[in-house]
Amino acid sequence: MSQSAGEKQSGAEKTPSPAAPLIRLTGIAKSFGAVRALRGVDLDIRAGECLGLAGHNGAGKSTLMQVLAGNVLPDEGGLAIGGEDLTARYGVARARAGGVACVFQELSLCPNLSVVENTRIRQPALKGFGWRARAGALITAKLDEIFPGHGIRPTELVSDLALGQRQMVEIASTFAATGEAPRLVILDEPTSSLDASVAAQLLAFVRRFVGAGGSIILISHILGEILSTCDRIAVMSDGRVVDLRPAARFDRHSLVEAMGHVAAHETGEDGEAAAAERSAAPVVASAATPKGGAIRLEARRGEIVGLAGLAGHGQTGLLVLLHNAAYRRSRYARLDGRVAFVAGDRQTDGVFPLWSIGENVTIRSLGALQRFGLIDPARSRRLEEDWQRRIAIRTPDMDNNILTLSGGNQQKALFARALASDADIILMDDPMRGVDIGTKQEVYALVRAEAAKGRTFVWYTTEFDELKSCDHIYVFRAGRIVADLPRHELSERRILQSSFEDEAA
Ligand SMILES: Nc1ncnc2c1ncn2[C@@H]1O[C@H](COP(=O)(O)OP(=O)(O)OP(=O)(O)O)[C@@H](O)[C@H]1O
Repeated sequence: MSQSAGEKQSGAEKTPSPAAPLIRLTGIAKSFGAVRALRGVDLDIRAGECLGLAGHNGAGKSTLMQVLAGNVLPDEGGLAIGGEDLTARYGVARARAGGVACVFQELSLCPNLSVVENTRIRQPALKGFGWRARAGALITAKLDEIFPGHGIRPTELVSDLALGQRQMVEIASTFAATGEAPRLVILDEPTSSLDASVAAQLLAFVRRFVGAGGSIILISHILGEILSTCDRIAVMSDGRVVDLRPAARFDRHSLVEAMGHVAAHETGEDGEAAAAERSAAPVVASAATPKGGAIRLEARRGEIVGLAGLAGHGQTGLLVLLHNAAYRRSRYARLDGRVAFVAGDRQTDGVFPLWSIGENVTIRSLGALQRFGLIDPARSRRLEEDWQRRIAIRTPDMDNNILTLSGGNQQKALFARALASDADIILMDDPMRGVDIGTKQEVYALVRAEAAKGRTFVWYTTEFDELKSCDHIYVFRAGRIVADLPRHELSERRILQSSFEDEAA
């Protein structure tokens, strides 16, 4: 068996762990047609550790985890659990028997079933008389343990839950077990739609889980959480593990560098482009909601307006209301200009899953692509290629189906759709979910440049750093705006304070 990546690449590990690794992957390779997603990955996962996995969009992280979960058969390589070579017989059943459980980026809950019914699907042992009560008790106990104060009722339909709540249910039902608890849980961007306080609850639980001897693989593009939570961090690039060290031997700078990004980009939140002349009258204005709540929001031409606060407190609802108002001239809000929407829940509201990447990008620009009443393929191709380059969508061919892209690259395609369009006002619903740090910096710069040209952005985000690009920030609580902070007053403390206490809007 070849040497593990940990042994090869970490100078820090002079005293190797006495125990055999829980799982050992050696030389794992996988191609999808022309795309070489994995090019020979060696990786050990130890009992009682949280191993971080970082890397650019399309680096191969999710594919490697799909191999570990038994969902994807590698073309080459070996896999051993507890020292037993399972390469020839590995699959979903073996992974489960070995105690491997996963929370993937694209949530797997059935939206038309309740939380309890989804729990039953995950736990076939919950059968017979009274299974509903037992499933309800199981999932509620796990939600209480991981996310105290979650407010999710087990009888609720999953489709009625906000994206963040769905993510919480998915995570809790993965850890909930009727029999043996999982030994290794893979968390693929588990905090991408959780607000900071709920994300902190999850990360604290992760530390408790590994403290009790379990193992976690944590994939995240939020560097702070990976640095603070993991024991070791492996960095992937173009299908390989290119660096692996104890987390204490990384800092933000070296992690960004190891990922192949230019570290200087990572910090620059300001770099303000010359501001567009702001209109005196707002181009976006809302004063009420259909439920009667007062939401006084204004955005002027060339402004980037942030929406903050705990997730699920009305931010997405307001964006949807604004979007509807743009088309139906609702009396609750007024928008002067053409509107585009970037969905955060790409699975439900974003991608057209049967279409190519190119079609997904150009769909909002069909009017501009017409020639003599028909779509001009050459113009369409130019637009696709231009945006593939500008926003670095990693694919060999824009004609490939959108679902062949990695999660972060799908999100980039949605961004490209809105930015490529003729919209004057762009509504963004936590749109950076799963986008890597290098691309994020480029997108922030792009948003600022577009605002400087006169476009208006209304931007809901669960990431504090993104609010630094905004001119002013509305903080939401319980469906109302409770504070309006100019950028110079922005601080994490201020946002949290406003999220929990009333301030005059
Ligand atoms: N089913 C598939 N068909 C074709 N290509 C695929 C498929 N699944 C993954 N790929 C490709 O394999 C490469 C690795 O993708 P993967 O999803 O593993 O990346 P990732 O590191 O998880 O990215 P992200 O951070 O965006 O989630 C990408 O180029 C992706 O387009």
